[in-house]
Amino acid sequence: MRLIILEDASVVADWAARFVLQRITEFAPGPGRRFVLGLPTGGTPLGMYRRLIDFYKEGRVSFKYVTTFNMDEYVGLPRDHPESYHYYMWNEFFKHIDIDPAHAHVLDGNAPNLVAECKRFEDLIAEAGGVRLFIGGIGPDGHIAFNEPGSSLVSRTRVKTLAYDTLEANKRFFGNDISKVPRQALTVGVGTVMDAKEVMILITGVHKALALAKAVEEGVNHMWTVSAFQQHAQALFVCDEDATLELRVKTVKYFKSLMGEHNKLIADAR
Ligand SMILES: N[C@@H]1[C@@H](O)[C@H](O)[C@@H](COP(=O)(O)O)O[C@@H]1O
Repeated sequence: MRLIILEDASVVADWAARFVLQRITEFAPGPGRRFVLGLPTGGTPLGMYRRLIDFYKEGRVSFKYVTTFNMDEYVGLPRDHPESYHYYMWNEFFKHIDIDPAHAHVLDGNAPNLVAECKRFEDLIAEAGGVRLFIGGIGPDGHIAFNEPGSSLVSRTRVKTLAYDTLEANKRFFGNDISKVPRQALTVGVGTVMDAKEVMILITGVHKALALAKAVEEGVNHMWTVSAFQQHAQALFVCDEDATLELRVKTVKYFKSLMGEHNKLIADAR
């Protein structure tokens, strides 16, 4: 695993966007050759989306031949609700770029048959040839997508009942009223993300520091589902200084000493 430690959230956003730009550019998507990208929601990736929109407007990247799969969606929230992940993706990213909406997939949390919807999503990923780069965020309890503590580390896309910590963390989006946060969500499984060729997890803020330490310095543990990526062949954790506060000094120094190597990953996207 690579751990990329950057100054603050805005540098994380810029680095992550450059990494996406570089990966898409070197893949050279075109007709019959689509780049398949997994995407997160939440506050953390917002800055990355803004940078990617800038790159698109500057003519440095096109999403015309990019297919996207989002990680998760609430159950029962209308698609046009400002907190639905459909609404978020459209407003924060898709409407600003040249993506073909037919290739921008978000789970339907209002599908009449949620189990069938999850299967349809997995089938679509398989038909697209699998995800090349899955970008993720985590909750303060170390969950990836909505794979709450105790989730199977080989899980696939399914319905999940949200943990109290997640309801607490997300109530800020629902007028600070926990009773308004949907109790269930559809989410890709840990196994679904593990199947991607490459995974980039964005982690910023001191409230994520314990989760980062558990994920990096302790063993693989289903109580901190993001720790599963210790066993991924190409996983990058991109974090800010605040998120490192629970790591050992030795760990931080080691990964910082590799920054020259890490920056080669974005060398052509400067
Ligand atoms: N299901 C989402 C996760 O996919 C996301 O990573 C997490 C962190 O959100 P934020 O980036 O706002 O801290 O929030 C929710 O729980």
